[in-house]
Amino acid sequence: MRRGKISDSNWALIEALESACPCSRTGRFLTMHKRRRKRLTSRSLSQDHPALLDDIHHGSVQCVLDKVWQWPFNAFTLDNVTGGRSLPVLCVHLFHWYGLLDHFNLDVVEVWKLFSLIEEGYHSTNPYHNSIHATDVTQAMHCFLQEEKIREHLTPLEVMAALIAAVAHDLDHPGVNQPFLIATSNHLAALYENTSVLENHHWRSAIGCLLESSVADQLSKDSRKLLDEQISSLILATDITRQQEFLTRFKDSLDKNSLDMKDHENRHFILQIALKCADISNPCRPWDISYKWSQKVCEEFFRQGDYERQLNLPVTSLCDRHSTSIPKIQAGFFRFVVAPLLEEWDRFLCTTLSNKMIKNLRDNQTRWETALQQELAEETRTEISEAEEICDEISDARGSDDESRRSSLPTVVLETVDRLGRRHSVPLSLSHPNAPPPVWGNTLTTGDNLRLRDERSRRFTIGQISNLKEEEEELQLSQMSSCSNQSFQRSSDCGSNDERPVSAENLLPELSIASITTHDEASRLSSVLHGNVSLAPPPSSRSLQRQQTFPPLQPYVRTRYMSTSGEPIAHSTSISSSSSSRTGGSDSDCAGLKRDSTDDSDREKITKFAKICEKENVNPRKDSLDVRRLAIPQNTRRRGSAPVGQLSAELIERLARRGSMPTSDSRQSVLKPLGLKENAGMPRRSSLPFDLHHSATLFTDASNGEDLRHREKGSKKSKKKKLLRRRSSGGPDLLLPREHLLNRRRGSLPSEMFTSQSGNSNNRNLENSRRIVSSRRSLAHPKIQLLPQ
Ligand SMILES: Nc1ncnc2c1ncn2[C@@H]1O[C@@H]2COP(=O)(O)O[C@H]2[C@H]1O
Ligand SMILES: [Zn+2]
Repeated sequence: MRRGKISDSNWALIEALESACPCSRTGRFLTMHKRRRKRLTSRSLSQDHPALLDDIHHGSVQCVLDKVWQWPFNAFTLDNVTGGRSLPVLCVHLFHWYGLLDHFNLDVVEVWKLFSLIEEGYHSTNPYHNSIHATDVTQAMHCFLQEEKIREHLTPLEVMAALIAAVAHDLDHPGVNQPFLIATSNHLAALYENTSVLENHHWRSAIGCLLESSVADQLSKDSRKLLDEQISSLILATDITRQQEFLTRFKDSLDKNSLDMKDHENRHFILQIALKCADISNPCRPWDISYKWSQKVCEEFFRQGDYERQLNLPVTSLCDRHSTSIPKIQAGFFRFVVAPLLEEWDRFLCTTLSNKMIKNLRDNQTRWETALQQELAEETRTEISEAEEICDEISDARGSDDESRRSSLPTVVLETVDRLGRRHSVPLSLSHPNAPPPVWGNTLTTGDNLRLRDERSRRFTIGQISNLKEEEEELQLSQMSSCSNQSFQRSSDCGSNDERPVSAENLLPELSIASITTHDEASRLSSVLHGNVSLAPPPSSRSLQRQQTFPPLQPYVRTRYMSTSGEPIAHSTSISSSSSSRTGGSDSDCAGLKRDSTDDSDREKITKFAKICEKENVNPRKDSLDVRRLAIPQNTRRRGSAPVGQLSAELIERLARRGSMPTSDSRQSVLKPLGLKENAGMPRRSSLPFDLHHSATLFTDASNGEDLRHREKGSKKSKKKKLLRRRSSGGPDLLLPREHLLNRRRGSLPSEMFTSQSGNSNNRNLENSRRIVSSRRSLAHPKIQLLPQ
């Protein structure tokens, strides 16, 4: 037995590691996923080849740890050399390095156990929010703590809180964002009242680990209390929806030069900012490392988008692999989220480290923006050549004799349409075999990233996290109810198809029929799709109740869909009006046109279609917007996940409220778990939680905001705008002024990043009270003694 090669203390560590947490094998944090445990090399090594573990620790691991104070740190490397144990290895190392073990007289085995528990709490199946991200953020925090301005006044307790908060800040992250949890009625959303749902869960899980590892027992009562408070407040600050709130305060303090670090509150604030910076500091790493993080985070976003698609939920635009791309996400995130904060951080620190971070950020940003430009240029080239081909084919069709043209025309048109529609899934490389290969390596050359998109005019911009899925649905419906493939019209009179071609995807019967309530409707649409019936919708189609009876994939009901077409029954009229405006004209107008269209000659069709080739940006019908606006009742704005079928009138009234900002009567402690009954009666919160900052605009004057605008998808005005934007700029939308982007932003997630929050007042109250309590405490802690490496 080679046990002799391992020191007694290491044996103790290994044994503790193995016996530490039976709970970790039983899904301790109760989130949505049952996690697959990762196979840890160190675990099997400790069983089979313990000596090897020793070697690992004293070889390459040590090598990496020796450089752990340097900014170009690669957490993936540490994770590799530690056999997947980067988190506890780094943290035990840092606890030792900062003298925390000695200062608080902590048992190293308990400390190892603490960090093992935390590591176990991360989902190794998440591409991004896993323990390597925690390691990365902790190392960044470590770098910041070394900065003289910060270090010189920090107490050991503050250092310990900062490190634990960094390492646990995403503990038990499910790999999906808050809106997803809300939309899927996750119990955590109810528990934390849709407010900082994940962050609340993270810090509470962290406290759980402290208790479970017995590290908490080793601290004095006062220290423990202070530690808990600081950890909680630090982790809550990482809620990206509170970015603006923190940024404004930070800027303000810098302007006033009021950040005296001798003051406990200021130090705490700076630690909050430091953790926030660390959390989004991957764009500031050297390119090869930063690039890898970008891939990981986008992979996770796209995976969420895939879940949403599978669940028939609206796909968050940032998460939709078919309508956005990694360069687009990165260019926007770097510019609008990271740069504003990190520039202020640089202003505060103004050191070699902060300068270097900004330099890396700019370099990396330039790379992504260049990639984005290339992507757009390539798309435009392909689009032009496709348009040319279409026009050629139409000219050919014109050339044939009248009789044959009459019979062959629809085929030509359909083939053409089909080709346009297939843009969704045709990789550039296929349509342009001779096109130069994209420069961004494997990930960027995948079909997903290079997919041509017929909704290019709707492409993602960082300030425009709009609910494009909703838009697409409405387009699908309007296309189906107004223009069949039998009389495929692209004229400005029946305008749902003016801007973009009908895609094969849009015509998929399953998709659309899935959104129809009744069997009759389904069969009628099916017939329309197959060109068997005329287009005029029967009057009953006006009371379509989308998604109400279509069985969800999951036990919860997707009322988000309900809201796009209005409340059941009660708003059938509005649905009817909105449906008509979607098609770009009044009811009679469009229906008339549809009926007439069956009498149209093929010649007219060719002419109209050819016109589209020449002039894609058709004249919008502005008046339809107003009709629509007037017709939409307040309640159609409702979002949420409560089963619509069970709503009483009273409840519907209550549900009309959206937004995650707690109502006054519900400002209970965020920590208070809500029982089922309380939950049922709880004022409705939204699935659009991050727009609080703009909620007033959105909800009170929809005519100025996106809330209505995205109901006007059929309107050529909005389409034209988008099309023009795309065509004229030839560049990313993100170059638009920030305010503009923010105003346009809708929808879910990482949009959170762009708005300030007024909705987390309960958290802030909690923090404020903590701050007050904390500020009353004396700063009795001795200055930390930094040990040499
Ligand atoms: N490189 C990146 N690109 C896009 N989003 C990012 C990137 N890095 C971090 N984020 C987002 O910023 C968020 C910060 O908090 P989280 O770590 O919880 O989740 C993170 C991601 O949603
Ligand atoms: Zn994070």
